[in-house]
Amino acid sequence: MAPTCAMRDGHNLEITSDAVDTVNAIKGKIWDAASEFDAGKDKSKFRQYVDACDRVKAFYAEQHAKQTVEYNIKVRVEFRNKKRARMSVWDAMEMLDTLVDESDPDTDLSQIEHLLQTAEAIRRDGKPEWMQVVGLTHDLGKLLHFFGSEGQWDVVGDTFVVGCKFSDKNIYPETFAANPDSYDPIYSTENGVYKPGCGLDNVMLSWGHDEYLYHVFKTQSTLPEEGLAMIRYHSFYPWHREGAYAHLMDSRDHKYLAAVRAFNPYDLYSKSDSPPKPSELKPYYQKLISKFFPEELDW
Ligand SMILES: O[C@H]1[C@H](O)[C@@H](O)[C@H](O)[C@@H](O)[C@H]1O
Ligand SMILES: [Fe+2]
Ligand SMILES: [Fe+2]
Repeated sequence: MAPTCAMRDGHNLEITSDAVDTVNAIKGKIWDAASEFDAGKDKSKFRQYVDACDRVKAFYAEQHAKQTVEYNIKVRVEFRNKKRARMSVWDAMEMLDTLVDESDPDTDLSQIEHLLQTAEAIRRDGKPEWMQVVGLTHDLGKLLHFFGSEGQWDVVGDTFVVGCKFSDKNIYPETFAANPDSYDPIYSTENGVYKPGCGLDNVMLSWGHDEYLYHVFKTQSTLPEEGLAMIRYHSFYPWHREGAYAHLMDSRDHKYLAAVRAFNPYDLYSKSDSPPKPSELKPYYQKLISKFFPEELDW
């Protein structure tokens, strides 16, 4: 008998193998075509941390020293117990506009411009609307900066796993020497507090804009799981670019890795595109936003 899927209205939809093949073929196309956009970019110009300015180096020195297991547990408890703000997605984008990201060696543009650049690059490549919306919103978690973060070190920058050995695939790996967890008898081991293959959903990533936004959108948007994964892991460069932490992945994470890798070029390489004009693009994106989000969200 063919497998079935329970629909919201109570009836069971039969999933024929034809239907599964069609869905997989479409999904495959979405990811395969992802390389079109970055083909003309000189990739050696991005993420040059050896030559980065002092602002970026100081940022990571602080972040790597302070993102401990203890801090990460504390901030998650606070996150659950706090009401921050209620506003629309577009208002959130405008609120973010004054933030200049200290961790980023590749752009001095405002955050609203970066979000629109990312979304526009995805749109130009003919990707689905949900992915355009992911591009448009993926950095909105940086709002944490206005909601009582301790600085930028707990908001922006690449993410990494806490609770096990800090990977050498992180940028400036030597700066983890200032993190007390580097000397903890459990947290400093290969698996630390985790079981191999436990899945990234069960792993604590350094707290910042990705994890925060993932939780906000998980319950307040209709974005597909791949879209939520793009948001949750987009700063997890040691994993999606360098292949670190593979021993903690489960089978679902392989699917998510493909999604995050498909998204990354739009986020990173669109930073060299010409600055977009928010007022011109607003009507198009307002309409898209309304397809995936309620009028206002709890942030
Ligand atoms: O400096 C950047 C910036 O903070 C991005 O928003 C983040 O996603 C990247 O991982 C990071 O390298
Ligand atoms: Fe980001
Ligand atoms: Fe970004």
